[in-house]
Amino acid sequence: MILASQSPRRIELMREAGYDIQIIPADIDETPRAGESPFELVERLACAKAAAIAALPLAASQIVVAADTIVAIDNKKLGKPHDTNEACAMLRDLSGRTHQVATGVCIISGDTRRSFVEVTDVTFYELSNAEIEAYVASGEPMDKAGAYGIQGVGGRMLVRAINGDFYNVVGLPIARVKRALDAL
Ligand SMILES: Cc1cn([C@H]2C[C@H](O)[C@@H](COP(=O)(O)OP(=O)(O)OP(=O)(O)O)O2)c(=O)[nH]c1=O
Repeated sequence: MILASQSPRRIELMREAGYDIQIIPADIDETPRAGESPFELVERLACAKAAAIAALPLAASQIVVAADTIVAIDNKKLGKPHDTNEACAMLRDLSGRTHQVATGVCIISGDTRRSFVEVTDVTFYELSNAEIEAYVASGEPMDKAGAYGIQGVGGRMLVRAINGDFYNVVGLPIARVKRALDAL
């Protein structure tokens, strides 16, 4: 099986679930299309990542799994911040409110393609500017959609409530992925 992802969290979740995976990250254009919802976007990008790797000769007869995660609030899509200012602005947007974390997953096995989107609601405490700046200075937000990692030592301190799959927020809804792989 191939995991088309460089995300350390996805790699760990697949390995802990017992899958013998080869890591081949896909480098695709992740630009959103005009009018595309966050949910459409993550499913399309997950499928583009999986298709790019499934097309490689070395992927022949292998199952390919890919995913993409985004944070959605007020019709805005928050991906990975480009710099610390953008990370602070994202966290200010999320402060004291509930947002959605959407992960699109695509599985390709020969001519079969399955994809789905899993959504988890996450509610943040009110965050002070000092708290936001200290968290961003820790470096933890920089490679993560929405500028936080719920699994991180700092990120877990921001979260008041979660409704849905925790592992979906981390980047891969592993229980649903397992069920989709079992059903192939
Ligand atoms: C919201 C949130 C996101 N994230 C991470 C998961 C993803 O790695 C990242 C979103 O970026 P993605 O573009 O989904 O994935 P990636 O670039 O890290 O890896 P690849 O494209 O190779 O699969 O944000 C957390 O780790 N914790 C969180 O709480």
